[in-house]
Amino acid sequence: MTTNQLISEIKKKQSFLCIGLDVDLNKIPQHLLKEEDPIFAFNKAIIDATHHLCVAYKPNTAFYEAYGLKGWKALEKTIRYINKNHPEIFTIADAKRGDIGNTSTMYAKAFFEDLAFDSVTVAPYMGKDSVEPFLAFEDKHTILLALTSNEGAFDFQTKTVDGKELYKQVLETSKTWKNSKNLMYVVGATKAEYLADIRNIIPDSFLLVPGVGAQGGNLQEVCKYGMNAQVGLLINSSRGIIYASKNEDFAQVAVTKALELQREMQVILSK
Ligand SMILES: O=C(O)c1cc(=O)[nH]c(=O)n1[C@@H]1O[C@H](COP(=O)(O)O)[C@@H](O)[C@H]1O
Repeated sequence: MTTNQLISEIKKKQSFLCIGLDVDLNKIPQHLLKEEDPIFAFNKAIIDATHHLCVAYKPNTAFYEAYGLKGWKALEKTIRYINKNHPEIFTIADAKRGDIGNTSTMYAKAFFEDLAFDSVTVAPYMGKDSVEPFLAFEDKHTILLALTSNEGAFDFQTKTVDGKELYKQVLETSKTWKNSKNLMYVVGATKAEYLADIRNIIPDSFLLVPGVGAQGGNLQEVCKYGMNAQVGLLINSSRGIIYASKNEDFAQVAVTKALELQREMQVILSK
């Protein structure tokens, strides 16, 4: 999917919501455990109920890898289901990959070619030759970790190296890489106060912003400092939407939670 297609979908749906499909068999409604593939059954119900309210889905691969072959098969079924039934929805493989060049190429093939995701999250730590193999794929997006939502972000990302914070160096240096137009960046919603500085460095790029909901990030604050003329934001909520109810009404309650965020987004977009 191109960035322009994503932007037009945001305008059409009046939403820049990304729903995180982080499936934990201990948290899903217990009646689903009787299904042949409980993970896919859960995702299908969430997707069927919420696809009109969001522009992106983000399965975090950890929640699938944890269940071995069964989990990977459920991930494959989920992405195929979205691509077949809702091809207008932007898909993010939250896998946080990155390795030496030839290995990164294989990671990129796994997510962009075999599973046909639109994007994958990548860690910048190994530098240019670990990220450029992902950027080589046309109309696919590499979402680079810039400033993450967790407490540990302060261990390295905000430390000053050569007179500048490391996350700023990641933003600036990554702009010089080949096919950098295919980059998006992760900035945690819990770090909203950094967004003005971040926008000075990357005014036009899309940002994936997780941390609204369960981690306490604030949508209004994120939009105030992070939104650009093309919106430029994908706001992710996972647990706050998909586990809002543990009962048989889980998909309907997920709709209520997604609708709350979409309505707030619609108001922000109308300003
Ligand atoms: O790359 C991510 O999506 C990510 C980056 C980050 O800085 N913080 C963060 O929470 N995430 C992911 O975003 C999701 C957040 O989930 P909830 O806290 O349940 O909404 C999880 O899949 C996290 O792995």
